[in-house]
Amino acid sequence: MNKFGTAILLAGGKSSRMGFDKQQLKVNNILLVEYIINRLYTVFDDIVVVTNNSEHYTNLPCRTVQDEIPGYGPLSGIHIGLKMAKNQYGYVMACDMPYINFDYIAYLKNRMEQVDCDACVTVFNQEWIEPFHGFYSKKLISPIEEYLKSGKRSVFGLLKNFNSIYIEEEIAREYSPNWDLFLNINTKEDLLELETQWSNLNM
Ligand SMILES: Nc1nc2c(ncn2[C@@H]2O[C@H](COP(=O)(O)OP(=O)(O)OP(=O)(O)O)[C@@H](O)[C@H]2O)c(=O)[nH]1
Ligand SMILES: [Mg+2]
Repeated sequence: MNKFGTAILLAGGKSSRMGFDKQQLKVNNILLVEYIINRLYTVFDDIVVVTNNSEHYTNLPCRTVQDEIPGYGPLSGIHIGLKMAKNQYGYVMACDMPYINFDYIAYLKNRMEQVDCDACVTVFNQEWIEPFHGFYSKKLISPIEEYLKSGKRSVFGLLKNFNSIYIEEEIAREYSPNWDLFLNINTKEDLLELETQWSNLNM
């Protein structure tokens, strides 16, 4: 099987809701970042973790890099991740999202390959996008740079100016009926819930 190139795993946030660095998040003693990396390697041949605490990541089996234009949230990470990406498109993931859906990744990739687009992301109510589980083109590197330097940080705000493919929520739900795909672990309560879920699955 041809693998999908570079996956960009963002791990540079503030973790203010969790109260400790989510890069250290363990679910039933499994380090979530490592778990995600191993899963991503099933379909990607290259992974870049974007972190502002590289000392947490000395033993990871992939490349790590820091934000080049820090302080603007996920878009800072997407920017440097795309610079490091080996192919035209990078797949962007968050370090607090435990579920990866290989069929959905293949679907996004297929959709993207039909047109020459700048990004392919999921949209909700035509109002806001989910920046993760999406593909972004290297063509966005310079525009993101300008955008960040003008003090803006909204991923959707940026993509509106480009040729983006927006996948409707209904389609994403066909791949993830219980919406696991977009679950992200922000609080200790989220963590407890996931631990219970994984224990029930014997993970
Ligand atoms: N590289 C990088 N990643 C970021 C940055 N801000 C957020 N992220 C990542 O983006 C993903 C989503 O972050 P959130 O859960 O919304 O925010 P957070 O800052 O980590 O946590 P809160 O402070 O609780 O909002 C996570 O994987 C974060 O690690 C940033 O400035 N740089
Ligand atoms: Mg989150």
